[in-house]
Amino acid sequence: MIDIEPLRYAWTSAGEDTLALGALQVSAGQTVFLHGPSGCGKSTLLGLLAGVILPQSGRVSLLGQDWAALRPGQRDAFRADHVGVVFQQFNLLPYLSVLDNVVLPCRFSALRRERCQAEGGPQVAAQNWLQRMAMPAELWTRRADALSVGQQQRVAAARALMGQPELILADEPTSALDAALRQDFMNLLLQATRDAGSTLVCVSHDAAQATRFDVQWALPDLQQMVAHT
Ligand SMILES: Nc1ncnc2c1ncn2[C@@H]1O[C@H](COP(=O)(O)OP(=O)(O)OP(=O)(O)O)[C@@H](O)[C@H]1O
Repeated sequence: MIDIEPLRYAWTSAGEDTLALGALQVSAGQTVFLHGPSGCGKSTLLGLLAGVILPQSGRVSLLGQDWAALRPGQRDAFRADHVGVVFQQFNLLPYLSVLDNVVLPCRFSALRRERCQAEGGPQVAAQNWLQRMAMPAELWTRRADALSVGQQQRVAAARALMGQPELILADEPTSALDAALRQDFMNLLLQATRDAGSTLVCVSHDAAQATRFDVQWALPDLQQMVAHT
């Protein structure tokens, strides 16, 4: 599913804060807990996995496809087909209803739209994912900005899962939630990801969640690496 050949990525040509990784592989359906100190490169690694940024050396492949072998437009299309993202701050369109937000990936991906046909079409598939994320039906027609923070994050997860993309990336999805909601959300996200058969890479500072994932990746502190080289 994911194949990383030893890589280096630096945001600036000066090369400070270079993220260096050895070889890593993730199989289909595995769940990965990605952690490490602030600034160590967790979001950068998610950007590399999603093909939003490309390493200066090394290679990141998803489903056997090297991101760097695609032109920018092809990367966008490949990402829309195969990657669902749950952002820290949800990134819902505030003026759209809950259902319209969840259906959105089907506007950008014919593959995900087709997969939803098996469930009766995008609207029904959206309702099914909202149910799996424990969103009460009376909220489905509400504007996204009229939801609580916890509800918005469940909608964001349902949207990421639409059309069962092979890879779900979640960047600190529980950091905006209070402690009581965190556990519930992670239970729902892990179960729904398994239902979708998707691979999950989840960034979190919540160490209590780590053992619930199949694999744990700890990134070292970049500043300390610089100090030791
Ligand atoms: N757009 C950017 N331009 C330049 N440098 C960047 C950019 N984004 C991140 N960096 C730098 O890259 C390093 C890794 O940042 P990244 O956001 O990946 O860390 P992180 O582990 O996700 O941090 P946090 O836990 O605080 O969210 C940091 O030193 C950061 O300053």
